[in-house]
Amino acid sequence: MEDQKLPCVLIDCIGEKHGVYEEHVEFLKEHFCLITMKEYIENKKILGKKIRAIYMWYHKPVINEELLQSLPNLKIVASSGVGIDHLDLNLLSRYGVKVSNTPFIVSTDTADLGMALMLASSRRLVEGYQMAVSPDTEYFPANWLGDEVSGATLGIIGMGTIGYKVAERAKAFEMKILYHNRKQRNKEEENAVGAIYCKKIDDLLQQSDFVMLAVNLTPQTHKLIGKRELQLMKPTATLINISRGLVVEQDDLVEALQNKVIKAAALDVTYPEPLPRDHPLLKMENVLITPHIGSATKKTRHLMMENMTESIQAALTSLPIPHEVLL
Ligand SMILES: O=CC(=O)O
Repeated sequence: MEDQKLPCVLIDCIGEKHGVYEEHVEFLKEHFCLITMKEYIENKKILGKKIRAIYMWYHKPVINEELLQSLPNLKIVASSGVGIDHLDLNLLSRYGVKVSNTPFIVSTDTADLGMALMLASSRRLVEGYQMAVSPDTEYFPANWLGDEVSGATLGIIGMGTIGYKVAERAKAFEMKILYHNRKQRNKEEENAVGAIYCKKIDDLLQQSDFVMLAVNLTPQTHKLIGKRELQLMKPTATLINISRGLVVEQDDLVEALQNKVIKAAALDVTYPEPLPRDHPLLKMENVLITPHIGSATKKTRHLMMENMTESIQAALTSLPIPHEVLL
């Protein structure tokens, strides 16, 4: 129901598979008049003029030129999470629409998930669980072998906020930490976690037992890891991806895993998401996949929602926007 006093904000839908969490809606409704895509489509002429912001929860609703043309008073797209690869910033800028994201809030949980993937993959937690609960399997823990994480070498590609938090955690696991960054080195941070900078990504790939991808998806990192890079990795190494599926040439990864060029992969991200049910990655014992849940904890998702609310409020009152994404 439209509340005339509150600014109109477009959301994709409430609940369902990709929608705004029901428990967030109550909070949002204190500040905004929420209009779902379905309501907007049914009443474009009237609502189009009223909508002043888009609350983009996990890449929905999809924004294209047609939508922008029909929202003449749109001021801001508040996008959840840190990645902005799903947005056409040039197009939004042409329509004078500002963009915000929620970068720092997601780092801790995403780094935690990176560690969880590394531990679960190396210690074969999923297989272990299946064996433990299966009525058909004889229980032979004496045959059970995984790989150590403690003391192993971790190569972090992309030492941004998430990569650094991974390094902090890896330090507690007494890992040798290598990292590669395209941006400038931060020697203070490096010393704090005892990380060794690899100017050449190849050196990191050759030396690491675990390679963790924590870069943003940009034209420079698109398919950064392909056949050549996988061949440089140790045959005993595991690739962990907590960034974006498109940072890896996925067909090359499948081939490398099938031919034991590398030992395993642990992926929170793929392309597409979800993968088609008959995709080879879903059938391999040496692959662990989670459904893009890096930031999916109650606390973080709530903070993201609050942060997006603040950004929309700032944009609508011409105040500086927290975490504005600049072109
Ligand atoms: O994928 C999650 C994010 O971009 O925060």
